[in-house]
Amino acid sequence: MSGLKELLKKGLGLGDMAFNAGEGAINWFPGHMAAARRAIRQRLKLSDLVIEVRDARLPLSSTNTDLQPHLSAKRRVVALNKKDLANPNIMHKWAHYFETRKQDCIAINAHSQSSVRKLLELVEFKLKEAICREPTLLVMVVGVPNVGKSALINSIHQIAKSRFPVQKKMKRAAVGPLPGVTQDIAGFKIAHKPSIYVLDSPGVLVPSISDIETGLKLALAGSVKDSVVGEERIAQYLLAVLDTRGTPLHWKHLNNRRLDGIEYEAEANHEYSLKNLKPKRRNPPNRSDLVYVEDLVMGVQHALYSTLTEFNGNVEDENDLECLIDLQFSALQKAMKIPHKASEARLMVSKKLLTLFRTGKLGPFILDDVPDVKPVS
Ligand SMILES: Nc1nc2c(ncn2[C@@H]2O[C@H](COP(=O)(O)OP(=O)(O)OP(=O)(O)O)[C@@H](O)[C@H]2O)c(=O)[nH]1
Repeated sequence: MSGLKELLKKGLGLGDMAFNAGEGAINWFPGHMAAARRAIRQRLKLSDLVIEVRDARLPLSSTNTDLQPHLSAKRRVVALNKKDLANPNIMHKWAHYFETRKQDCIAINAHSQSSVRKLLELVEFKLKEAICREPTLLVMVVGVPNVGKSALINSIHQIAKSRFPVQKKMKRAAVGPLPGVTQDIAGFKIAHKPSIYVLDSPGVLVPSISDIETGLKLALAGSVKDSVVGEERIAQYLLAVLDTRGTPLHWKHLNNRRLDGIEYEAEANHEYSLKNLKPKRRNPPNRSDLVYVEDLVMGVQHALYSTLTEFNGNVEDENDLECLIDLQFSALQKAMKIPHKASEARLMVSKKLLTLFRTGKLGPFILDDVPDVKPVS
């Protein structure tokens, strides 16, 4: 992937990107997150177990290294959320990675109650196995922006309501970090004897952005605001990743199926398309919306497949890769039917491409590479 690395150095990371590279780490976040971090540390002291939510597409990049020393001293479950957007063929390698690191990890979809129930089973198992004296146990949910903490807490709330219909705001006396301090904490009861409460999240963590590529990955997954990095730069990075991995070459088959009459499948796939396109939408979309999305995806895949196969350069060379990406922007503009003269054409292409990627329309993906595992003794 040297073409990608060089391109990152040359054009994608530097220039006018709004970041301060002080003391080795990059700060892409406003100061108020420091307050959230303090609140999280306070709450952490009270918690008996922490659910650390990460993005399944970024099992390492969506961590917060700052908090890791505090977390590693705690009972912890890593929940790799949005597993529906992550490549299942690679997911098992990540499961193995966490296993060898002796970390409890489970891939979940926060929108699916059955998936969240499995997470809660693991949490209860870990707590009940370890603690039998305490009458009340607290579980805290932490994670960097946009990993799905609210979606997870909502699902836990639904499950909690079905288990214990009358849920009152809980109070827990004298459990604060300082003796005699009474803490009043909102949470949902999920188990009895001992009582286990899952607490509301006190805020978001700042992700650890140690290098430009981590920042771009987080931006691609939506954990860094688009406006901070710029949609075009994020889309360029996405194209560079797809090209260097050769992903568009797998889309030949899909495009042939389309020509063979995949229109018939559009009907069968309605529900899948709807869920991924707009998770919170209640009314089913009409057929023309679905056909539009199907056509858009096919057009984009075809544009990327044909530009990559017709390209004579070497994607490992950063200049060649840059040329290919420029060609792909033009091909995508055509496929997306964005008028040739539109002044903001590249931005419009970028926004559409990012939406397709983020909603899983271009297929499941894991952006982090599994590190070589050295078993923890
Ligand atoms: N496909 C998919 N989308 C999810 C999942 N969980 C959450 N989302 C979506 O991800 C986006 C962010 O989810 P939130 O629950 O708001 O994330 P958050 O971590 O609370 O975000 P912040 O408030 O920024 O910290 C929303 O559009 C959710 O619908 C999941 O398991 N799969």
